[in-house]
Amino acid sequence: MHAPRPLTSRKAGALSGTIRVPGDKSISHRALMFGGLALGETRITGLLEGEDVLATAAAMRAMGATVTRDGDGQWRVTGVGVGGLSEPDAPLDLGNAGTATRLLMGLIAAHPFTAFMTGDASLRSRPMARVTVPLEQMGARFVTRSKGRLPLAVIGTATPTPISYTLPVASAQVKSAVLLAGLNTPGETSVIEPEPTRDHTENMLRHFGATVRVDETPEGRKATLVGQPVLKAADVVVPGDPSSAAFPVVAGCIVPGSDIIVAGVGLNPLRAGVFASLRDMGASIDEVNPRVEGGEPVADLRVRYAPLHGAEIPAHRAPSMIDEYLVLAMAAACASGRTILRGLSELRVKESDRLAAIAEGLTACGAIVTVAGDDCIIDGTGTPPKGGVTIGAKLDHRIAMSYLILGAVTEQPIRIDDAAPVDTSFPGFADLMNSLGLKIAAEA
Ligand SMILES: O=C(O)C1=C[C@@H](OP(=O)(O)O)[C@@H](O)[C@H](O)C1
Ligand SMILES: C=C(OP(=O)(O)O)C(=O)O
Repeated sequence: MHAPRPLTSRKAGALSGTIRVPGDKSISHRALMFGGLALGETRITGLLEGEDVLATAAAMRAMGATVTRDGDGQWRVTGVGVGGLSEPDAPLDLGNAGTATRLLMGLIAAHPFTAFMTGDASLRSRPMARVTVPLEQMGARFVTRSKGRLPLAVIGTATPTPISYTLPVASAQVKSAVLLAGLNTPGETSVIEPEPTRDHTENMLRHFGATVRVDETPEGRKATLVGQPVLKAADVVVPGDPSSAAFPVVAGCIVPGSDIIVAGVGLNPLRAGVFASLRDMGASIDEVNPRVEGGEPVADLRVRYAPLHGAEIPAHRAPSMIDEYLVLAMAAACASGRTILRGLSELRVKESDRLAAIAEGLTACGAIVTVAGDDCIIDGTGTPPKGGVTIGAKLDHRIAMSYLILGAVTEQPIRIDDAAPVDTSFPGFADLMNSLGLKIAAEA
């Protein structure tokens, strides 16, 4: 347990300036894991130094990789070779990090040792059966708490068998867990996904020398990994995280008169759904200086305030903006007319039940919100909700950041009971937002 760190956000004037958000969390986790398996030294530039990623670094060290940080912020990882991880001599504590937990479960599953995993109260409530089911098909065994929850033990296998697995839910974490187990498995391991999810695992495994084929099949997108590759160290440049960029971008969209630039944002099409959705609502977001960095499309986003209107956001877009619904809902609450967010079932199993966090938090702020099955309907009046409430962050960084952004336009301030979880993905959030003109402070 940590001491709660409340923060309050007050109404701000027009935002201006240029900022750069921290590195992409998904890419940072993978760079540490793959560097930790590769032969030679991998240098990582722009690694996200958030608690989730530091948990991955610690876990890889505990299993034999060498992970260090230079004074200039560059990270170096010397790997152990595919299949070369060693048994950690203490439980791995993954804190708040679902991605770290599920991907590492995959890696460990195909090693002949046992590892214990735990995390904070949020992580201990999240479903892990979605990963244990396919990994058991490959030969690993698990001892978990009821409903497949942490703490758990992964009993890895010396003789993993390859599988072809169709994802029952759209999840890059499940896809990646199976593919990472496939690394130390002879033969070909495939994952078929009915809805495409972020493809950083496929792209980065290729960058480290593995063979990964991607085919469009009648059942969906099929990624196939050829097992037991020799992974070779490869430098990684981490782009700015689009999921983090979404917070200042929404701020620029809702605070009248704003004109800001968020520089160096990763715009992988399987991640950029929130920007498309904001544009559907009338937002002015221009991609300036588009380029490719570290194999990912990147641009500077210029955001100019424009009045937003409601829009229907289709369910098939969910995987490309799964972590951005909370902050998009803040924008919808400031828009005029009805916004319908469809297909949100996966929001219920994130760091908290984010569908409930949208409905309860926005309603408390004075907005009109209805949940119908897996859809969320927000009826905007064109005037921001009035605010004047304390929102419980529930160990969920994205709840805290989203409501702090909304507080920039509500008549009354919005207080977050504990903003400490923000450090899991976006260290320095409040100072960076304040450099644009937001008014986020520790004292109410
Ligand atoms: O693979 C990844 O890096 C991630 C996948 C997503 O989770 P799911 O796979 O559970 O949708 C996302 O919510 C998470 O923040 C990062
Ligand atoms: C869902 C998230 O992360 P994770 O699943 O890695 O905890 C997130 O960052 O919003």
